[in-house]
Amino acid sequence: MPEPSVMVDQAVPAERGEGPAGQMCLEVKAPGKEEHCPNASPKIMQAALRSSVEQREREISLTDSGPPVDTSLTLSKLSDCTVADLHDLVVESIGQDIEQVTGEPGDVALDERLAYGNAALTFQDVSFRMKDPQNQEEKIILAPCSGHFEPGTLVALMGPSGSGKTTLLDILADKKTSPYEGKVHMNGRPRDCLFPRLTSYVPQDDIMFPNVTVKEQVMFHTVLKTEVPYAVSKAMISKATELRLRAVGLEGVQHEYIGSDTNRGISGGQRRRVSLACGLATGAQIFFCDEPTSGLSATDAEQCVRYMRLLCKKYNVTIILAIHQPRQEVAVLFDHLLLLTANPGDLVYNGRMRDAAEYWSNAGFPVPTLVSPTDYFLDLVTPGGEDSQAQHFLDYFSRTAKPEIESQVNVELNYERPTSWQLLNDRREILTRYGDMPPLRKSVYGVRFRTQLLKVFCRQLRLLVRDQQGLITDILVAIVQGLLVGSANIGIGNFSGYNQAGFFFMLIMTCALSGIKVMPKALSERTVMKMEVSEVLYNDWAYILSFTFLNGIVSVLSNSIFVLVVFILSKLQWEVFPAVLLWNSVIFVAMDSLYGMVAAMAKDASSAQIILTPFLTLAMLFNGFTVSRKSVPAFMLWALEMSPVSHTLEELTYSIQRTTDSMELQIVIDQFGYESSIKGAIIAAASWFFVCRLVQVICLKKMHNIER
Ligand SMILES: Nc1ncnc2c1ncn2[C@@H]1O[C@H](COP(=O)(O)OP(=O)(O)OP(=O)(O)O)[C@@H](O)[C@H]1O
Repeated sequence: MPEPSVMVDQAVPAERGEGPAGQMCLEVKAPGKEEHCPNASPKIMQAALRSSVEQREREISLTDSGPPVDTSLTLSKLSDCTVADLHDLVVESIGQDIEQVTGEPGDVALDERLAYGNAALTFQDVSFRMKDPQNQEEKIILAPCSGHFEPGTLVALMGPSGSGKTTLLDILADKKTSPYEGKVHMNGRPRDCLFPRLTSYVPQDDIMFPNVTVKEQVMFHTVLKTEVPYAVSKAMISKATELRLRAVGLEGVQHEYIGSDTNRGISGGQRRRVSLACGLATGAQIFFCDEPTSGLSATDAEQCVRYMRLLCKKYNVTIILAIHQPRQEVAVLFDHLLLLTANPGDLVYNGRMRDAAEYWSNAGFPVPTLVSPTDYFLDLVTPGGEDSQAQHFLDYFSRTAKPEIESQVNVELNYERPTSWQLLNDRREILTRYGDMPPLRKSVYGVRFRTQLLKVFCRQLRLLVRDQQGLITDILVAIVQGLLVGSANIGIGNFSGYNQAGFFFMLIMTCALSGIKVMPKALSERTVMKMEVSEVLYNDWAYILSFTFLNGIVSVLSNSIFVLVVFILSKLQWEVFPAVLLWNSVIFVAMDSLYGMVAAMAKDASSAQIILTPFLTLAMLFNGFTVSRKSVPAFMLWALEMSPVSHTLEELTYSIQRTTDSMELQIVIDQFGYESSIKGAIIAAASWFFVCRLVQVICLKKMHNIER
């Protein structure tokens, strides 16, 4: 047997438990192993492992040569080596492996020492019905379906458009928000709160921030889905991500922005692959992918499915893919086929992919030569088609395969294998070989809240800094607005008290309104946040805190620039500047929370405008100047008391009067009936702030969730 070599595979560590952080694992690769010794005994494999580890260690001088090598020690030492050391070891891994993935049994050897997948999925009589909006009659979307997948199965979920593929996938992934019937068990038990940590869902829509690079997007998912040993460096996570991107053909665009419809970034097909890479980066036991190959070229689609098979087999994880008519070269890569017919969606085949042609033949419809089997299957089961034999196949399935599947499902449904906790713990144990790591937590989230907050905050900060155009526009608008308001009130400091009161009023009003610009941004970011929260990447609090804090700082800064410019032009005495800045910032912050609340409530920009109008009218109309304590009808005094605008205007005027000891301002105060109450003003502004932020949080948490 030739001397085996060792490959340090960092490309898919997350998927097998060594951590998204780019922790390495050793993969024994006896040269030509697959071709020459597919049935090598565990002893031979162990010997190969030991020998190859020794050889590689000598190469990279990680240990002294001479003493016998302890494999576990080597692994922990490898986790300490630098990225530069690793580079040679990692670049060779994935690409070669993908070429060996043919769909033949044993084409990819299970990595016995590192395969972490151990989750079986069983579903029984899963069905979905809904009310037809036109006649309110119950409509069956998906008829009861049952099945079972062992760990390490690559499943194709096929069917005509509208047959319920996404519906079935959503139900299995526990993503369906509408009520459905049936049971879904993992390892013989109902799914629990840890299920999202053991699974990964790649949705059909690619909803991402446009100003994030491809690599950052995948790394973000990687670091949020699972804890890694403390010793794992960012550079190692980065290297692992690069290799993962290479596997899905995105290496060349890793530093490009995702982009959007208005902001050109990567192509639609590439975006699809980013979603896929994010899903695959999470180290899950079961992956649910909704048409991950749509929008990809035939070659890229094949490459993707090969990569999935590689993960499946090597790490014993299950991948379920909803897929439209794959090419024959792609179809053969699957182990299992679930084929649905439509109207309603119902199973017509549930078995091994390699047995499907024979099954079809036994049903009286042998696949003609030169015809792609999957195309033929779909043609025959698509209702309404010229060659449709949907009913025949439904009957045939009920008579032949269904009873056996049902009895298997009955057994598997209660056949208890490791619990979710045990699965997570097993995975953690593999990871601890590479260093200490946080204890396992019984939480739906992969990482602690402070890690979530840190990661989300850093991303928000990066997005903010990156949006230079937005930042510059903000500052320019503040300066231009300041110049405009300032020139209209140039030298107002030398004018009468009444004129100054009008100026203060205008300044406060402009500050109260300028926060409105945050609404479109808050609305557009909300969709991405909702998607990420529905993927259980992070708690929405992590986003709410980060967004509110960072945007608050930027908004207050640009508002301060505006106030400064206006103040300089107004030629008021500098000793009153702190009061001017303070009270204008208070009104800005209070009103900013109102805009944040409306952005969280509204469905879109136009409904935001409608919702905002009454709140804005209340705050603006009862402003203490055009409507003051002296002029307001007694029954509307409450509105004046509630308005932060009137309170801040009163306090601003009072502060300036006190500082300058201006008799004229005193007359204005008397005229408008101002009452000084710093406490009252703070309470009014703080109440707006807290009530609005509270409603904002409730709306962000409860409304506009992803409905499936
Ligand atoms: N929550 C829901 N409310 C209303 N209709 C729903 C819901 N979920 C699914 N449907 C309907 O069920 C049908 C099947 O949808 P589904 O997306 O599962 O099909 P599909 O096979 O994935 O289709 P395609 O291949 O075109 O993506 C559609 O008509 C869809 O509108």
